[in-house]
Amino acid sequence: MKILHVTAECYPVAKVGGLGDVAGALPKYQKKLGHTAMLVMPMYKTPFLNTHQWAVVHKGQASLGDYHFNFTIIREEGQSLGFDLYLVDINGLLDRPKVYGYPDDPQRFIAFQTAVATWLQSWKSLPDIVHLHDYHTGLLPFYFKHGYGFRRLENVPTVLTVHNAEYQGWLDWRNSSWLPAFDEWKSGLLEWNKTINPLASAIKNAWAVTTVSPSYLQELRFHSNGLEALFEYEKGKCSGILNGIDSELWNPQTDGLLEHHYHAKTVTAGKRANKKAVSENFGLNPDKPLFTFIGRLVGEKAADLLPDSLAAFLREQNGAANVIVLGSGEPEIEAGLQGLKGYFPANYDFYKGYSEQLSHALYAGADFLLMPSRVEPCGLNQMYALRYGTVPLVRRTGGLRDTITDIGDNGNGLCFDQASIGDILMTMNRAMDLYAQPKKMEALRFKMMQIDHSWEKTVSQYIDLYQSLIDQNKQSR
Ligand SMILES: Nc1ncnc2c1ncn2[C@@H]1O[C@H](COP(=O)(O)OP(=O)(O)O[C@H]2O[C@H](CO)[C@@H](O)[C@H](O)[C@H]2O)[C@@H](O)[C@H]1O
Repeated sequence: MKILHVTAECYPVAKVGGLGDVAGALPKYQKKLGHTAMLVMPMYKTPFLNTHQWAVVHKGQASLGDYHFNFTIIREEGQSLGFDLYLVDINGLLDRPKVYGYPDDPQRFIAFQTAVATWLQSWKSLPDIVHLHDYHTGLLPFYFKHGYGFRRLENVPTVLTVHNAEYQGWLDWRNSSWLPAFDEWKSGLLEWNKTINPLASAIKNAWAVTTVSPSYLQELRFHSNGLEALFEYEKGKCSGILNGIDSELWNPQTDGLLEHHYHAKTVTAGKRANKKAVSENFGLNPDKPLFTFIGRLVGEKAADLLPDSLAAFLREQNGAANVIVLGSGEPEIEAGLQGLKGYFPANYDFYKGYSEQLSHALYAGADFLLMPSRVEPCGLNQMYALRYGTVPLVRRTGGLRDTITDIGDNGNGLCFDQASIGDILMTMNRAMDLYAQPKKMEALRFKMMQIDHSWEKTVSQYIDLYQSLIDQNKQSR
C-alpha cells in the first residue's frame, strides 16, 4: 500500500508539540509493516535542513490569488527518519525559522496545500491513501473532489486525523480567491458558520476521519469549539485510534538524551541517578520528591492554574517537595510561573522555552508528571511518563481517560475530575503519600513500565482503515 502523509510538523525536522511526534513515527512503523509510507511537509528553515542531504525531485508553479509562485519539492537522501521525507519549498512563504505564529499563516498553509496537490497531479502512479493531519492540511479533500485543476485526484481516498479540534484555520470568504479555482456550487463544503473552515471542510470531504483517542471522539460531539453538530452528523465515518509512542526513541534503556540508562528492574536506582543530575542542574536538593509539568502553557492544558496551585502546594509542603516546569506559551502564565521562583528558590524552577533534551531528562528524573488538561485529545506525555516510570497525575479527559486509571482502581496513576486548584492540590498531596511508601512506589513504577503503548501495537488499526477505503473505492468504480 502506498501512503502519503501531509503535515505541518514532523519530529525531528520541525516540532512544536505532539503532532510532530506522531508524524515522525507513524510512517516509520507503517513502513516496517512493508508499506510504502512517505511524508510531505513545508520546508522551514530549521537546523535539520542544513544537516541533511537533499535531492530536487520536482519543480512547479501555482497561485495564491493574484500571486503566482514557483515551488520546489526536495527529498531527503538517506531516509534518516526511516521513510521518504519530502519538503515543499516556497520562497519567502514557508522558508522561515518557526512553524506557526506569522500573520500570513493562512496564506502559507493554503499555498503549501496547493503546491502539494499540484505536485501530486504529476505523479505517474498516485498514492493509495493520502493521510492528512489537522486543519493545516484540511482543504486537500475538497481540492481533490472539487478543485478544477485536480481532476486526477478525484478518486484518491483521504483520511483526516484530528489531533486538536480547538484550532480550525478559519478564513473570511473575502479571501476565497487564495484557494485554487473550484466548483462554486460546492462552496458549502468549505464552510462552517459563515466562514471558510478548513477543519470542518476536511471533516465533510475526507473519506474517513479519525481522532487520536476514542474518548476524544465522544467528547467532540459535545465540545469541539463550534463543530459539535458536524461531528454528530458525520459520526458514521469517524473513529478513534489511540496514538502510539515511538518506543525506539522513547526508551530509558537507550535514550541518547539521558545521563543514566535504566529499565524496569533497575528503575529505582536509575531514576534516582537521573533525578540527581536534573535537580543539581537547577540547584535543587535531589533527595526530595520531584514533580514536573512539560508542555505548552495554554488554557487547554490548564496551565493557567499552575502558578496558584504550585504556590499553594509548595507553601503547604514547606520545603518537602520540588517542582520543575518546562514550557512556553501565554505571556501571563509564563510571568506567573516566573514569579514563583522568587518565593520558592530552593524548591522550584521554571525553564521558559523549548528543550527536547530537558524534557527527556525530566521524564526520567521526575517522580511525578502533572497533566491537569481541560482538553487532551490523546496526550503523549503521560505515555512517555509510563515508559520512564514516572507516575502521571492526570485529569480524566480525552486520551488521559483512555490511558490512565487511578491506583485506587488497581491502575497506573493518580486521577482527578476537575481542572481546579483544589483537585490539583489534593492529587499532588496523594502523590506525596504514595512517595512515602517506597515499596508501593517501586511496584507501581515496575507495573507502569510494562505497559505497551508502542506504535507496533496500534499501527495496524490505520492500515485496516485504509484497506476498507481502498476496497470501497474499487467497489464504487
Ligand atoms: N517546552 C517544551 N520542551 C520540550 N518538549 C516539549 C515542550 N512542550 C511540549 N513538549 C513536547 O511536545 C509533546 C507534547 O505532546 P502532547 O501530545 O502532550 O500535546 P500537544 O497538545 O502538543 O499535541 C496534540 O496532538 C497530540 C498528538 O496527536 C495529542 O496527543 C495531544 O493530545 C494534542 O493536544 C511531547 O513530546 C512533549 O514532551
